[in-house]
Parts: sequence; C-alpha cells; structure tokens
Amino acid sequence: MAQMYYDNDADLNMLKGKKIAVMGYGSQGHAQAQNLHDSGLDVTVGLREGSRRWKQAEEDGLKVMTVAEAAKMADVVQILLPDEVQSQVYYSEIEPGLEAGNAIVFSHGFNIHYNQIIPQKDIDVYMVAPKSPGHLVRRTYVDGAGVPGLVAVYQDATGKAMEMALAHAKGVGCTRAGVYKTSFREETETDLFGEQVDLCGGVASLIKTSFEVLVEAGYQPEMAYFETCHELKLIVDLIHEGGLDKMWYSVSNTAEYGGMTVGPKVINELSREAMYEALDRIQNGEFAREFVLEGKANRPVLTAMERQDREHPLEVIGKEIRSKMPWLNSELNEK
Ligand SMILES: NC(=O)C1=CN([C@@H]2O[C@H](COP(=O)(O)OP(=O)(O)OC[C@H]3O[C@@H](n4cnc5c(N)ncnc54)[C@H](O)[C@@H]3O)[C@@H](O)[C@H]2O)C=CC1
Ligand SMILES: CC(=O)[C@](C)(O)C(=O)O
Ligand SMILES: [Mg+2]
Ligand SMILES: [Mg+2]
Repeated sequence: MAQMYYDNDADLNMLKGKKIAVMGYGSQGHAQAQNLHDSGLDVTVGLREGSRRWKQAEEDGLKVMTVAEAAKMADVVQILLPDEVQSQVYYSEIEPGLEAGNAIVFSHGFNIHYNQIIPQKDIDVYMVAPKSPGHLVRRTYVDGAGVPGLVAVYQDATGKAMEMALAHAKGVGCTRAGVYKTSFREETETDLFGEQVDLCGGVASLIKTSFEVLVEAGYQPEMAYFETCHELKLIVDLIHEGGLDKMWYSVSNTAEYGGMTVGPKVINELSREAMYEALDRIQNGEFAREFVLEGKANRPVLTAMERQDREHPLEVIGKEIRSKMPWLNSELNEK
C-alpha cells in the first residue's frame, strides 16, 4: 500500500505566521481559500480588478487583492487559476512578486510538468491536489469531513517543502481523509487520463449515447433521462461507499447478470484502445500542446462544445425535470 499521510502526520504550525495568497476564487479557489482560513491560517485571495468573485470572497470573510499585490506580500502563493492562463499570469503578475524562500503551490501539475511555468531555483514548489471537485472540497470540510488528496514536491529550496505541503493539505482538510505522496508527473498524467476517459469525458459520452439510443428507439425523453442519467448518482454512491461489490449486491440479480454480461460489450476492446491512445497523447505532450493553443486562441473549440452540450436534448429535458426538484443544488456556482 502506498504511503498515506493523515492529520497526525501534518503540522499546521508550518504555515502559521505565513501569508498565504490563493490566486483565483473558482471551483478550487473558493473552497481551499475558505478551508485554509477556517483552519486558522492567514489567507488573502488574489483576483483581477473588477472580478465578479471579488465581492463574494469579501462576503466570505476573506481579504482580497489583485494578483500582483497578493504575490508581492505573500510567503506562499497557491495558483488556482485555469490551467490555460496560469503561465501568462505567472510571468506577468506572480513571478515579479516572488522572493527567495517563498513557495508556489498547485492543485494540478499541468503547467510545471509541461514546462509552461519554469520556477526560479530559490523557491519551494509543491502540490496539494484534492481528488474532488472544488464545491465538495468545501462542503465536506464544513461537514467536518474531508476529501482525499495528493501531495508532491517539485522543488525543495528551503528543505521544508514536504512538511509545508502536508500542513497545506491539512489546512484544506485533505489529511482528514488521507493524502498520498506522488510526483507532478504522476498526478498530471493520471488526472488528465481519469478526467478524459472516465470521470468526465467517458461518463458524459456514456450518458449521452445511451440517452440517444433510447430516444431514437422511440422511448420518451423523460424515461431516457431518468434511466441513463438521473439514477446514475444512486448507483455511483453505492460504488463510492462499498466498491462494485456493494453495487452488485444492492441491485437485482437481473441487473447484475445483464450488467456483467453486456457491460464489457459496451466498454470493449475498442474502448481500451481509445484509452491507450488518450494516455499516449497525454504522455507525449500532444494533448497539452493542443490545450495550450486552445487557451491562447481564447477557447473557440471549448466554447462551441459547451454550447452544443447545453443544447443536447438530454440537457434540455434534464433541466426541466430538475426544476421540479428544488432540493437539488442545480444552480451553477459562478466561476
Ligand atoms: N475544478 C476542480 O474541481 C479541480 C481543479 N483542479 C485544478 O485547480 C486549478 C484551478 O481550477 P478551477 O478551480 O477548476 O478553476 P476555475 O475556472 O473554477 O476558477 C478559476 C478562477 O481564476 C479566476 N481567473 C481566471 N483568469 C484569471 C486571470 N487572468 N487573473 C486572475 N484570476 C483569473 C477566475 O475568475 C476564477 O475565480 C487548476 O489547476 C485545476 O486543474 C484540481 C482538482 C480539481
Ligand atoms: C475534479 C477533478 O479532479 C478534475 C476532474 O480532475 C478536474 O476538475 O480537473
Ligand atoms: Mg482530478
Ligand atoms: Mg483535473
């Protein structure tokens, strides 16, 4: 079993007395900044002048400055900006404010691993990567729990980078659930792989395709939505709690037999080949180059795909059905 670290392995005093700047107040930024603050640490949020999130961060009880001002005054600078803008903001607004002995912190290794940010040698560079969407990083912390995470050290100028990373992971709440020591390369490549072929990309395609098959076969869109999308959370919750074993145990024998025999025909050898190809593009840098260029062109393909997804019949019928379930937190949180 890999080396795991928990609350008792981390000392928050490593960060007490240090000024922490969290750049960005989006999915991860709003969660980690508030968690670090609630853990008793000195946190300032760095944003663009006029950002829609500036007022929200202040209402959440946090100090807010521009990115450049926060970088200049901070000892620890956590960069929770979109991956595709981190390099440009780092060199124009963050690096000028850094001093020897400072630390820069990431929650995904993309910009370090693919050489988009090449840090000066006299600072620490470490990672605290929650294995969870940002909004649940906050919700679980407030509930007294935590989400598991990864820690990694890329550069250890002070000799204390790992202890700082563990203290940071504790401040965010991850050591409540356990953190695993990895490398920037391993986190980057596995995280990109997981979000592309499984957690986000694979699941979204599975849901949309199965929905389309049912609707094209003449079934009502509402029926298709409930069967292929809405119920998925309940099934995944069982897997989350007790593995595939608990899910198979809880569903009917009919579902268990049908699922075990047909599943491998849907996610099949062609799917495996596609997964290997995705991993190959991640490892050889092709995906990174494509995404960096997409960001430099101001995300034209991503914008179009987001629009097409919003217009998909699954999303149209789903929005209508979910509107009748006020207990669902279906509002999009601003980024
Ligand atoms: N979303 C998630 O659940 C996870 C994200 N991560 C990593 O966390 C980092 C942040 O990602 P998210 O929180 O998803 O980003 P996000 O897109 O949700 O939030 C980005 C924040 O940066 C601000 N921002 C954008 N451009 C800016 C600029 N030029 N100057 C100043 N502020 C700017 C936005 O206003 C927003 O507050 C990324 O490295 C990502 O890979 C890691 C694990 C999970
Ligand atoms: C939530 C998470 O871990 C992801 C899918 O890797 C991400 O949002 O980048
Ligand atoms: Mg991830
Ligand atoms: Mg990711």
